[in-house]
Amino acid sequence: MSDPVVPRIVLLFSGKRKCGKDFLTERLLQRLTTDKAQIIRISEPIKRSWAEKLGLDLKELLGDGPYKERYRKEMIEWSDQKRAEDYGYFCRQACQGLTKEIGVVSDIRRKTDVRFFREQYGARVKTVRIVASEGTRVERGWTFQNGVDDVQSECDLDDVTEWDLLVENDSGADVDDILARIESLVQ
Ligand SMILES: Nc1ncnc2c1ncn2[C@@H]1O[C@H](COP(=O)(O)OP(=O)(O)OP(=O)(O)O)[C@@H](O)[C@H]1O
Repeated sequence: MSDPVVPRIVLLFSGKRKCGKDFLTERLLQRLTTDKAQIIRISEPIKRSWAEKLGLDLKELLGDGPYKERYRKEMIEWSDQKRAEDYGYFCRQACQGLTKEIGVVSDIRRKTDVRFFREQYGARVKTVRIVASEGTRVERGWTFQNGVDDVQSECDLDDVTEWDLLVENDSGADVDDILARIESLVQ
């Protein structure tokens, strides 16, 4: 069996709901191309396990529609229990899909997620924090939800200040400039 591919760079993206993690990482992938780069999500193995457990439609759960929101709170609670036993439980599964030179993880939410990737990939890891004002996030459809916006999965990284790159993604932001700055991290 051949050795698993170790990515040259692993970019970790975090930021609060509707700050633009999916938007920016998808645009980044277009620039980097799928030959060189790929996006993985820690939420993928969480949703896969959850869908199997309850017999739900995984495609709907992975999408951005109401299905995902309906189960978000319960999935957070259930996945937190799993993480309490093993903080790398879902990160490890997500990493199994890493086969390209540049890995982009689009949904880092906890200090233990960062810890896992640093332990696994060392100096190959670069962190990107995306911020957007509450006003912008509301325009994009965000509403405060008890049990979602006030729990660890949303707030654990709020007090972290050391990021390789901090990006402001408010409405009217210069997306090309943002993407160029992110790209300079992977040179
Ligand atoms: N710079 C931008 N310009 C235009 N639209 C944007 C920009 N950033 C984000 N959006 C839009 O805002 C909405 C929310 O963004 P996105 O889904 O990327 O957020 P997210 O951080 O991934 O949210 P969640 O944590 O809820 O999954 C999407 O419709 C997206 O297209």
